Amino acid sequence: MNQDIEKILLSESEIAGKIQELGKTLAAEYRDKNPLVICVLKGAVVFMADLIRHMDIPCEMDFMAVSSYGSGTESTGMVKILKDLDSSVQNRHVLVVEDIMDSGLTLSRLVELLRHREAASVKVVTLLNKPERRKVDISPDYSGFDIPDEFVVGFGLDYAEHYRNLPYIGVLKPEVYTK
Ligand SMILES: O=P(O)(O)OC[C@H]1O[C@H](OP(=O)(O)OP(=O)(O)O)[C@H](O)[C@@H]1O
Ligand code: HPA
Ligand SMILES: [Mg+2]
Repeated sequence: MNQDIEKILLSESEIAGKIQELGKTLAAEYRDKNPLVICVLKGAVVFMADLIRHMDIPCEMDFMAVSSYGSGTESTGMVKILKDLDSSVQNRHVLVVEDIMDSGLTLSRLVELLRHREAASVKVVTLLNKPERRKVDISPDYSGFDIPDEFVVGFGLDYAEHYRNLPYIGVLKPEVYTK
């Protein structure tokens, strides 16, 4: 285990099992809808790559980069679009793929934007959900795991851009971000 990790919250195999389940559910929901599956960079890239391989239906992918955490562990509250979509969402069924819903600020801004752009439908799938930290009234349409109020890394999630490549979800030792 990485020396900066206090404990493993979700193992590689627990995550894999859940993603397989979510993929099946989503394939059933979006069959014949040719959804536009949007990966919210960077954190969701690992989850997205696994999820779409369990969605056995025609679909398209696009990417958007937004950032609200900078290099800290608290949302700045400002959601910056660093890279916009290549495709139009107008009249498309859109599935937004996220690694985590925490304060909810990122996803509430994104969903609002996609609705404003006249998507036919907008739904959110998140691997992790931290309901205790919510600052806005939003909940995911599909979620892998509810987790406690701890700062987690791995499987795409970072602290100051590190740890995204860990194959599990772990809790960072507090001394790593307080030193
Ligand atoms: O619910 P919220 O409090 O808004 O937090 C969730 C968002 O924060 C993280 O992104 P971040 O801004 O760190 O960018 P990253 O994906 O590039 O790490 C995460 O990937 C979500 O997009
Ligand atoms: O717990 C977290 N870890 C990493 N990135 C995050 N962005 C929101 N919450 C988190
Ligand atoms: Mg981040």
